[in-house]
Amino acid sequence: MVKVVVSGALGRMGTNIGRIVDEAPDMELVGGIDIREGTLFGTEVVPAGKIDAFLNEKKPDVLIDFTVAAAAVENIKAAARNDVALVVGTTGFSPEQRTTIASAVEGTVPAVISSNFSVGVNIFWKLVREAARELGDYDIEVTEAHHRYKKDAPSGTAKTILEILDQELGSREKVYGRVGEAERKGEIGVHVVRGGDIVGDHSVLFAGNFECIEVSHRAYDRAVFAQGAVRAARWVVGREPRIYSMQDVLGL
Ligand SMILES: NC(=O)c1ccc[n+]([C@@H]2O[C@H](COP(=O)([O-])OP(=O)(O)OC[C@H]3O[C@@H](n4cnc5c(N)ncnc54)[C@H](O)[C@@H]3O)[C@@H](O)[C@H]2O)c1
Ligand SMILES: O=C(O)C1=N[C@H](C(=O)O)CCC1
Repeated sequence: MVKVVVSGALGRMGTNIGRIVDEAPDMELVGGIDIREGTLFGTEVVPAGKIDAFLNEKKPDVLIDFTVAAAAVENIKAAARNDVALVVGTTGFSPEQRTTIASAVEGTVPAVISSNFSVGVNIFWKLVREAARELGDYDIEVTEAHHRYKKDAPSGTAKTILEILDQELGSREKVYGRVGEAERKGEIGVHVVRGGDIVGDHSVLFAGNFECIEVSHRAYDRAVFAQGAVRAARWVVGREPRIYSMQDVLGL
């Protein structure tokens, strides 16, 4: 049995993940962490200040974190201190926070960290890479849309798209929206939409003369992210202590 604690347990992703773990025959949900007390499918949810004592008491194999960037950094450090493997879906980390996470995890515990755990998005990233290799001279515009409650922008998935484009095309200027005189040059345009209950849409437009190619992904239910995170949790336990991607989990 893989023993799981969920941090961000009372949030949108935390509750989806809790349900899947609770129903999995090979997993045991042993509790949750959030900013306040509560319950997650009959297990105890404790405030973040008690994370060390809780991990020490429950001895989970893996902590799955979907919180906010500053909180995730602290939760990751706590998991590393308590020798608990990690799955991290939280987005919005600064470069400094990424460095802190790498030092906490590398050589200490295995961690799958991904801005998007859906299988479809991981394939979509591969398609974007392939298109960029062939269409580097086309104009490129990245657009993402999410629900009204999303805290970070652009999305972690969009930032990963920009990293892929930079890897394939070299670092290009990014222009975040346009207003006023905005003559197009060699930049990559980045556009963020927030509204309603949009689960998560991403598209990359490659526009040439007389033709356009648009590579896009649309999530209809958070279950796709939650299922991917739980798949990563099964995979990560017992691995060498370093950072892995969802592409590693999927063998892509
Ligand atoms: N990687 C992916 O596939 C993926 C998919 C969906 C969302 N996300 C990311 O996951 C994160 C959470 O998204 P959400 O929609 O569930 O948000 P949410 O606001 O619904 O849930 C976040 C939860 O974290 C809790 N929290 C805050 N500080 C905490 C702390 N110190 N310790 C424990 N819990 C704490 C909040 O109280 C809240 O319940 C965001 O960064 C989002 O971008 C990633
Ligand atoms: O709902 C969110 O928040 C999502 N966050 C991730 C991101 O920032 O890319 C993945 C999609 C949903």
